[in-house]
Amino acid sequence: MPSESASSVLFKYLEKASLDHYYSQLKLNGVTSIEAIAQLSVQDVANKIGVSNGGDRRKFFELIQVAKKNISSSSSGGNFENEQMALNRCPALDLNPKAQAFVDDEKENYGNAEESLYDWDAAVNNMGNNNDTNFDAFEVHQVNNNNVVNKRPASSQPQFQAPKVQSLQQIMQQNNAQPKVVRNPVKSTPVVQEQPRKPMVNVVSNNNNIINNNNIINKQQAQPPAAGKRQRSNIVVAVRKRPLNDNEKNRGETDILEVVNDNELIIHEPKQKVDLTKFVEKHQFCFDEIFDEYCDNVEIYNKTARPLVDHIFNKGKATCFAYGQTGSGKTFTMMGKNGQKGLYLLAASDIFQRLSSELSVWISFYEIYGGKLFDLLNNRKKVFAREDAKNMVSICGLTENSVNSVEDLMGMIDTGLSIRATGSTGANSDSSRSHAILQIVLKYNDKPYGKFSFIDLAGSERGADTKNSDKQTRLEGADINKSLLALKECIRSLDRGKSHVPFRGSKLTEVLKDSFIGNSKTVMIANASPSSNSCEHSLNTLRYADRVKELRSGNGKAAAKPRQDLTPTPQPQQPVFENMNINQNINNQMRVNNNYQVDNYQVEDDDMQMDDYDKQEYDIKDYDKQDYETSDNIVDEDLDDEDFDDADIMQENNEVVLPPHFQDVGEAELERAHEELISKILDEEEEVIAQHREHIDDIMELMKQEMELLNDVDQPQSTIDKYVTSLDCILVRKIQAIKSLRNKLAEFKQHLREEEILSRSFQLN
Ligand SMILES: Nc1ncnc2c1ncn2[C@@H]1O[C@H](COP(=O)(O)OP(=O)(O)OP(=O)(O)O)[C@@H](O)[C@H]1O
Repeated sequence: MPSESASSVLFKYLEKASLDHYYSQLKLNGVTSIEAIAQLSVQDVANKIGVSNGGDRRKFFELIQVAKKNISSSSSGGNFENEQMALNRCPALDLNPKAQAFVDDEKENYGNAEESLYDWDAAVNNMGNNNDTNFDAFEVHQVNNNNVVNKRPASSQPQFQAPKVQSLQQIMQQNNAQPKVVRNPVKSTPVVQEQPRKPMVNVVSNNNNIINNNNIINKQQAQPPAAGKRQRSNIVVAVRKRPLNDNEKNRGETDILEVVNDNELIIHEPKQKVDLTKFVEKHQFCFDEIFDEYCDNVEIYNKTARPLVDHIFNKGKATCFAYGQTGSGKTFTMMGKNGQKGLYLLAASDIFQRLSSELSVWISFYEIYGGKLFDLLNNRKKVFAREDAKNMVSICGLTENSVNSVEDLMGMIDTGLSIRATGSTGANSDSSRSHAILQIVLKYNDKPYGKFSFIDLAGSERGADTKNSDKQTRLEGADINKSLLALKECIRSLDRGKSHVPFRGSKLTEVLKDSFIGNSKTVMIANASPSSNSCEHSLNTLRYADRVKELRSGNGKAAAKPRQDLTPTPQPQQPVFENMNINQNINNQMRVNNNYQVDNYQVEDDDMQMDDYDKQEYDIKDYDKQDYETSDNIVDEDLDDEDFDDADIMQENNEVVLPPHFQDVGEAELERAHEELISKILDEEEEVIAQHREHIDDIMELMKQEMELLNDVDQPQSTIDKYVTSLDCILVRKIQAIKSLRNKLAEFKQHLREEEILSRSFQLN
């Protein structure tokens, strides 16, 4: 049974009963077929699906009755044809033209559906005679133990079993336990494999390592997430494994990712002991959805982004992230390739298919590169995020284009992507070093109605570039690292219902703030390469995704518990350096102790008291001549010798001269200080630029005053004293403004310099 067809039919089924607005909620609860509808209980409808409206409850009741009777009247069981028949027999609510066209298409495909029809109308009429009519007393009789739509079509589709009473909770558990259908890659014939219900691990050693067949398993999360909890969450974390490609095979690399079932995955990490004995360390992970290499984009779309499309038609905000190392399949998933449509196109098709005449579609497309925003629909023009008085962030100057068709939308995306590629020809820049954000906004009467954001994140391994020999690469890497860390923290905070969500942690989270708050749903698709050569990166990807999801149970204990990651190798530094979440203390300490250099740059601050001038009551006689001298000093004083030439940094014996406050610091501490310094620099860069802008505004204002002064002095009633006093006042203010900017710059340069020194010292070691 093609699962996507079943869910499409389910949607139409609901649509016909005017219950389509519950589609996404049903789907989130694993109700993806008409058989699953038949198994809902009254409690499920009220508590899980959240139907509080009496009319809708009644409709649900009728729908469930009809679904049950349809299934039980069938001879062949709950298959797609039956669902199609049920659809065709739905209550006499007219389908809209698009839905009707869909049904007509389906009828063509399943032409004999009419032959064993269940009569919907009769069922509804009969309901009065049925004990089940009392909705509150209603109980569902399950007619298919294998009710849940299987992962792939299989000729060996299990047949219906005897009726059995089940709750949604049980259905969910059953969902997790369903047989896995695996394609035989050679014959490409689906084969059904019974999955073991018990975890694969069978022995737990004293040191918490879990031993199986003499292999150590690092068990990231032993139990699959509680079904009910998982389904309720507005945050879904899925993992997609891409196939091993020919190049990897030719290089003799092996597939180390084992997808155990829809929720479990094991990574087999090749390792070597000190005595050179080889062994494999296993790491087990559980996620909401795991897609193996045989899953296509349509299946991924149906299980991840499609429910989000429903959500935006319910005035919601939806966000879908593609995460993973460069080459792991993010673009393949988002954009599609080799005849496979990507998530962008699939979502666009769905959106336009469901669009009513009252709604319009608008798109924006931009990228975040090095903490800056570039408009991909306007020749990569730099744009700025601004927070208004209500703390809402908007992007000033960002192009928003109206689109009238899927082709329009895809055309604009193509344009944006080509601009992104063209703009990425600089030394270290390529598209994997930036985050691309596509936003599709539904508008009603020119006001936002629903919003879908797709984010193709920068390659996660780029965050580890902080040791690169090139400063620009280091800073970019640090920015990627910072944004991925902030993203994770924001999702975790949101999921735990924390009142404070650290949106300001990065530009990425800052601009996505609006998408996260309120009626929002999020899906993260972590893409992983199966190659043994990418083991470390894949492990990092899975650990990151695991951390995003880890605390979703809201279990405080779990939150406090140390990770059960017993990998003897050091924790990899990417994708995110946890400790880069600046401990300001170190920086502050550095500044306090830093007699070494900062003072060289610090422009003395005690020469002019601006308050005196601000009042414009300056009396020339009180003016301290000293101030003039100090002012001169400022102009003469130069931030010389700040160029980072080798002679300044390296001693003759080719050793790096560390600043005194770093000289007695251990290697690990030094690395940590370096990471913190880079993060500090990223923040400072923005501050310096912002201060520079303010400075220009101030200077312009002062120049205006100077012009007025010149005008005044030409007037017959002017006095030279007033002119001198006022001009002096203006000049002092200019000096003060320059001084303030230079102080900021000096501090920034000092940090750049120290970063350079530390970086050189690492390269030498
Ligand atoms: N599921 C898949 N099935 C078949 N081929 C795939 C799949 N996923 C990825 N590939 C192939 O792997 C290669 C790398 O994929 P892709 O370009 O999508 O990676 P990426 O993570 O977007 O990398 P980058 O960050 O460089 O853009 C491409 O040639 C792509 O066609």
